[in-house]
Amino acid sequence: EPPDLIVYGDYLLTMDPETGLIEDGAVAISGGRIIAAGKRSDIDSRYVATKTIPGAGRVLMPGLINGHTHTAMTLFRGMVDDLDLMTWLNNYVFPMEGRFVTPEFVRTGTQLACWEMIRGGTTTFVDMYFYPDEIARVVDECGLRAVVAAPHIDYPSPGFSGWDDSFAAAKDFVTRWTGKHPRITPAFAPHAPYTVSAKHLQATVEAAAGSDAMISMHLAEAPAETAYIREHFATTPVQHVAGLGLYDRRLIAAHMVQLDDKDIALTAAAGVGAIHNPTSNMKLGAGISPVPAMLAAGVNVGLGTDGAASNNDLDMWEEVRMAALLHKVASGEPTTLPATTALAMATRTGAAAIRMADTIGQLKPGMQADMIQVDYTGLARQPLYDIRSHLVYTLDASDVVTTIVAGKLLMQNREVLTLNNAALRSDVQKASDKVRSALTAQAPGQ
Ligand SMILES: CSC[C@H]1O[C@@H](n2cnc3c(O)ncnc32)[C@H](O)[C@@H]1O
Ligand SMILES: [Zn+2]
Repeated sequence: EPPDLIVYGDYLLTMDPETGLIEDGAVAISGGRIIAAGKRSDIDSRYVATKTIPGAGRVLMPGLINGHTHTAMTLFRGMVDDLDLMTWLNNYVFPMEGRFVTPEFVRTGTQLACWEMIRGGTTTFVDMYFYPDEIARVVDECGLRAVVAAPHIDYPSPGFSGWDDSFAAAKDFVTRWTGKHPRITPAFAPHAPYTVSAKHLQATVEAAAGSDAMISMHLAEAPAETAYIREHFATTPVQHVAGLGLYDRRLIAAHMVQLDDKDIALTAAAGVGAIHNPTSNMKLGAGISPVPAMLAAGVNVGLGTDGAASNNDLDMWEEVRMAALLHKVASGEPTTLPATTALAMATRTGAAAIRMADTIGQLKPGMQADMIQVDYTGLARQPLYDIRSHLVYTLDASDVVTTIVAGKLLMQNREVLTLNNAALRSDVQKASDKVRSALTAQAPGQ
């Protein structure tokens, strides 16, 4: 069967431990999947495709996986800075979400996030935000791949009065979207152990068991959470949720900063995916996740940006670099978390953390054709000695030139093909004008 598309690269970084780095490589794609990956000479001798994408000056590699974000929060980018998690959340973010988050806001904010992710080479993301049907619609239209997790929380939130209606809507969302779309995986999103009671977390566990859906939640993020759980349950956040059955389900745990040795061992034994969000953790002063210890214990650790309100962008290259640097600072040992490990966390290991290791994160036959080309030739990027080092420590999101998901081109020569740039700019302007007037009205001295 002739491939629909062959994509080339001076360097093919498969992230498959068996093939690794191939100079002058190519990937052949048919029906949205990879049918062959290897030396250009070998692929060209076996296949002729109707369409090809040249690879001169480019690295071809798997698309990046953002394991934890809140896409629509792009519209809250830069709203408030330099606050700890609980002050940021309770005094600013929750009240502003109550005022401004509508289906229209989520649609525009998610489109803005998807535009930024496509431009930066992210091909899969795990989202957790209000009005998940809007998110799923945007994902369908823009061509990305996503786990869309439906939020439920004990307190009033956009569209809901509290637990009962938010949980009912989450169950309905997961039921309606399960098996419905090849690029969209629905999941449950109980917000955090300090905003969802023990009884309600058990209800989430039961609902997820019924549908075998994944659960994505904030866990062990900051010292205030640890203190709250210690005071109310006399244990750690991890041991609290593990005792409620969450560790027996397909859990994606975001943050995982405040962990003791027993928490790490439990996480490894249960196969829970941990998502490290280094920029958000640094900005909110949450602490430093023990990532090297988790990796050593065999935990699948992925990377995430968190929302743009605590980052302030959705640039996964920044997370890769921050992860590689932060843990060297924390350990005082520059061999900690080398470039190859950081890259794996954004691709192969990240895919395992979100339980998609069989379909994404590596370029090899049978996998989904989710890949990017990165231009390594910019003058300010010269010279080049080692392509993996270059990707982690030198290149960034602005060097990504091609983004492909399921064999479909979402960006070519840095032009996003699946979103309307002008309409999006105008919608973002309108939505952010409303937020700006509220901020101006509240500003001291006004
Ligand atoms: C229940 S939908 C998502 C909910 O989470 C809030 N949020 C964003 N970032 C964080 C974070 O780092 N820790 C805890 N909660 C966070 C977001 O504003 C939504 O309300
Ligand atoms: Zn978050």
